[in-house]
Parts: sequence; structure tokens; C-alpha cells
Amino acid sequence: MLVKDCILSAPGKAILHGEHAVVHGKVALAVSVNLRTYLRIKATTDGKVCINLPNINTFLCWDVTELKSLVPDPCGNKEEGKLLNAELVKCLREFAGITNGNLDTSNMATLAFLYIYISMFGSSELPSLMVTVWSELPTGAGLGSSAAFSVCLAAALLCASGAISPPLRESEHTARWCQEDLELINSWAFQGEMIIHGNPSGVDNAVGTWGGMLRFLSGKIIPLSRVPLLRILLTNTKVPRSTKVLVAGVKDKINKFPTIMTPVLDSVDAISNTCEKVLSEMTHEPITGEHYKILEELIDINQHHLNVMGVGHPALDTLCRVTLARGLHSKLTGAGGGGCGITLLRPEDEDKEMTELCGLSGASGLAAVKYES
Ligand SMILES: Nc1ncnc2c1ncn2[C@@H]1O[C@H](COP(=O)(O)OP(=O)(O)OP(=O)(O)O)[C@@H](O)[C@H]1O
Ligand SMILES: C[C@@](O)(CCO)CC(=O)[O-]
Ligand SMILES: [Mg+2]
Repeated sequence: MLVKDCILSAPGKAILHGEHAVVHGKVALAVSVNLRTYLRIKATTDGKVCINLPNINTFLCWDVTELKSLVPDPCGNKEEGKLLNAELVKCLREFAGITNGNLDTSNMATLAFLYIYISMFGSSELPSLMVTVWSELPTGAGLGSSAAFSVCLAAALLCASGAISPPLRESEHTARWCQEDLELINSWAFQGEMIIHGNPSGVDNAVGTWGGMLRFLSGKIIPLSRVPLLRILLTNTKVPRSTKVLVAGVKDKINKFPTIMTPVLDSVDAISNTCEKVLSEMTHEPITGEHYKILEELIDINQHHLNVMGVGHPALDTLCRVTLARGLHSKLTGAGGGGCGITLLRPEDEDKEMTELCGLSGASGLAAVKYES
């Protein structure tokens, strides 16, 4: 079986409000950012499956025949109601020598690739191929690098398997898939996220798949097409952390203090809903300082809630303090525990001011981003 060569890309995301709470059935508002992950898939004839992941210093090859022995028995497939085939995950862990608590960057990415590749091609012939993934996104910093990776893998392997067609026509430089194909890509990407995250809500892969700004609630995705242009500064604290560990920590806290944590999650839900309402008002009436004031207060309240959930970090506190000293409001974005923060800029904030802030807060090359639609 010879797969078709293709190159594709998916964006990262920033969560405005609702991270963590969204895992527990609350609303999240998220938006794609103009930093992307790219994937190239190439058919090969050497009977090997290779992955080249330069961002995480991973280059691995397996013989197709070796991988064939891992294909699960179709009769003993997924347990009822479970999205992942636990037997296949266990088998792949053993094959790759990855123990259960191991969160190594390379291992997680390899496991996600092998899981999707074998699940997708297992019932037919395993193709010989080379997959290269590279990204503009910082890995493990709250901007959805795992989701962009999973979305690219899902789309490329679905294309290679013939389940969906590459959407490009002769004259086009770029193109998107139809809604039905996007839903299929999203569902496979969610499986990749399950391997990497453990218990993802699905918001990150939804943004990686559809882009733009969306409201996400318990798997329901509502694109928000009418939103004002907001300028948001992204700051990478460069403190490493793992989404899987942070999500598990919040779950433990909720289990330990249900009556204390439930109101916090409800409050985050109300913050997302209020933010959505204000954003909608900003598209219908003249934008005033009062709109910005509410958005800023919501950011402050949510950041406090995220600290209560235990996903803050001193470097994020520094970001909030440094920006507040200049009248700007910040919160963490994504899983927290380090990683990136977002700062809402007002239209009158000069670019000069932003440059100064980047220096002060130790930001990486990431700059203010616009909504990407
Ligand atoms: N460019 C990449 N190449 C290969 N694997 C990647 C790449 N980017 C991310 N990954 C995989 O995703 C993992 C990081 O995912 P994690 O969910 O912890 O962070 P994130 O997605 O950047 O942040 P968040 O989930 O908070 O948005 C890495 O350990 C790696 O397995
Ligand atoms: C922390 C979290 O809410 C967002 C990570 O970007 C996890 C998830 O929704 O899967
Ligand atoms: Mg992630």
C-alpha cells in the first residue's frame, strides 16, 4: 500500500476562560493563535515506519512487520463505552518500553503516533511511510501543542488511509476539509490527546481542527463568528509542566473538597458566559472602556480561581504583578503550572509598551496575536 504524500498544518490555541473547569463539564472560550504545527507524510518503499520530531529530538523507525504483530484482535476491541483501546495502549507501552507513570515528551508523542497509526491501518495493510512534524509552538507551554500535534497526525493518517481526501485542488495553495471530514479528524485527534493528556475535555483539539474562536461545553462546539478584535499578549514563563499531571491534580482536589471546589468551577463557568456576553455586546454597540474593565476584572477573578485549583506558579504571579503595574491584566492560559500567560491589551496600548513588557516579563519570541479565522 503506497500512501499519498501531503503536508498539512494545525494552529495552537489560547484559552480565554474555562481551562480545567471545562474538563468537569463547564464552558470554555478558546481561540486559535497564529502559531502552527506542520506535518509532512511521505510514502516510502523500505518497509519501515519512521517518525521525525525535531522539536523533541525524536527520530524513530520500526519495521512494518514488527508493528503488524501489535495489531489488536478485532473481536477483542475497545471496551464498551471506552474511547481508547486499553489493551492496545498497554501493548504499545510494553513494545516501546514506556512505564505507566512515564511522562517523557518523546514517549508520549511516540505512543500517540503508534496508537493512531495502528488503530487506523490495523484492519488493512500497514503502509511504509515517513512522518515529519515540526512546530512554531512551544512544547508543553499551554498553547495546545499536543492538540495541534494530534490533529496533524489524525488528518495525515486519515488521508493516507483514504478515509478522507486531501481537499486541495490543482490551482489552490491551501484548503480545508468539509465539515464531516473535520469531525472525523477531530475524533481521532481526541484519541491522541487522550494518550498524551489522560483526561482531555476536547477543547484543544476542537480549536486545532476548526480554528477561529469557539465556545466549548461537554463536547459541544459552537463557533463564535462575531467577536471583536482583541489584542492579547502571550508570555511564555518557560517553566516546564505537564498538562496530564495538572489535570489529574485538579481532579484530586475536587474529589477531596467537593463542596469547596464545585462553587469555584461554577464561578469559572459564569465567567466564561459573562465574557461571551460582553464580547457579543462589543460587536453590537460602540466599544467603551467599561467593556474592557469587565473583561479585565473577569481575567483577575479567573486567575484567582486557577490559583485556588492549584495550577498557578510564582512565575505566573510575576507576570500578573508586572503587567498590573502597567494597568494590564493577565491570567494563565491552558493547563498552567508555568507555561504561558495571556495579557489583555487595550486598543490604546502602544506597541512600544508591549515591547517593554516583553523585556520585563522575560517573554520568548511570542508576540501579540490576533484571532485567526
Ligand atoms: N512539535 C511536537 N512534536 C512532537 N510532539 C509534540 C510536539 N508538540 C507537542 N508534542 C507532544 O505534546 C506533549 C505536550 O503536551 P501538553 O498537553 O503537556 O502541553 P501543551 O499541549 O503544549 O499545553 P496545553 O495542553 O496546556 O495547551 C509533549 O510532551 C509531546 O508529547
Ligand atoms: C487544562 C485543560 O482544560 C486545557 C489545556 O489546554 C485541559 C483540557 O481541557 O483538556
Ligand atoms: Mg496539551
